[in-house]
Amino acid sequence: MKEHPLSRYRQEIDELDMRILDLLNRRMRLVQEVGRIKAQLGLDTFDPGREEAVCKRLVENNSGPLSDASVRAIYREILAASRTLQQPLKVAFLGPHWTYSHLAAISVFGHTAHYMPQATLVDVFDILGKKLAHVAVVPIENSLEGGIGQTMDLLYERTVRVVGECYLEVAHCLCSTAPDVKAIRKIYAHPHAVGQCRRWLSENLRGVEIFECASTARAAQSAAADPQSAAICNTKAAENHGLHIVAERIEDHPGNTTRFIVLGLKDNAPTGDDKTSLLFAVADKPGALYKVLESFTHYGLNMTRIESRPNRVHPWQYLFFADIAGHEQDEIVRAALNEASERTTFLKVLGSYPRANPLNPIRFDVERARFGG
Ligand SMILES: O=C(O)C(=O)C[C@]1(C(=O)O)C=C[C@@H](O)C=C1
Repeated sequence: MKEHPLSRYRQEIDELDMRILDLLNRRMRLVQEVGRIKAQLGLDTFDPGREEAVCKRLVENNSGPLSDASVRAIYREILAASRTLQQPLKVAFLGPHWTYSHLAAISVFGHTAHYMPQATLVDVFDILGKKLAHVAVVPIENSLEGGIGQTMDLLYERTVRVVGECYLEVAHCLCSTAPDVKAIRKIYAHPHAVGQCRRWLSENLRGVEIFECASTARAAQSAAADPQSAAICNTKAAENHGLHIVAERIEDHPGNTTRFIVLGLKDNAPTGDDKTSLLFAVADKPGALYKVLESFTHYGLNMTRIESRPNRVHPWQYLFFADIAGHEQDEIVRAALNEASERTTFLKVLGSYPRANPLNPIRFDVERARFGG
């Protein structure tokens, strides 16, 4: 009988898979050993600097055809499986499941972490502060809407460390159990999502009543219970509530991205490509802010963000949130921070962490195709 043209390839793929599985298990046995030593030494299971070094080394040596993004995505799950063997990592985020915060958390910690959805951002900070979660993932700024005020206020008030960041593309879909757009009489959506899809809604669903929900995931839940309705949500929320996608990418501005930060309670070691987040206040006198900024320019440090926020304790005074290139332990960053602290009335370093690339955000619809949900 003639051999099927695929069988030779499939046989070799099966053999390679067995070898990959064997290698993964050998890696996991070493990881278990590392876990035992870390427990004896009282070290944290999660080491973001080491994880970034592992991924960076692989990407730098990747000769293809696997894309660098695929290498990172595969290793995200391998590292998640490693941590799960050592001690499942408890990750708090603003819930319910399948919010954009949840997707951001999965993009950093993989599918096998222990996810702990919280009702409010205050609860997210509280559960981390009480050490009931190891890390938390919170939104800090959006490319269209700017800073997330409540997160900024909590960073000022609480003692937590910023240990990581990630950029997530916010791609909205119209999802429903209804067969098509003509059957839709109601829309459930988060107010931000409505704002970001205004043009599409007026062209396609003009006059249809909109019900505001606390999150995109709640919107999906409500649409699932009402066959004449639709939700504006992400593809994962739709999938998990049994909705199908009526229209994809309905946001007015493609490239809508949210930056999330990972919070922990311990500092990161330098990786060689880090960012440091800080917040400060200055005296009410001419040139005070300029003088602080000069401290960073003086040492040639790039400032990637600066944003002001009203000081809620002292009305009409302002706090400045800034990100600079480099790690708190780098000599020039230390020198710049020393100089800046003499020119501020208050300065708090929030943490140093591996830098993520804003121009290459995580795209969940692409991830979905790779991982099959
Ligand atoms: O090297 C370590 O510290 C490990 O625990 C191993 C490992 C890995 O799988 O490579 C797992 C978890 C850490 O966050 C970093 C790396």
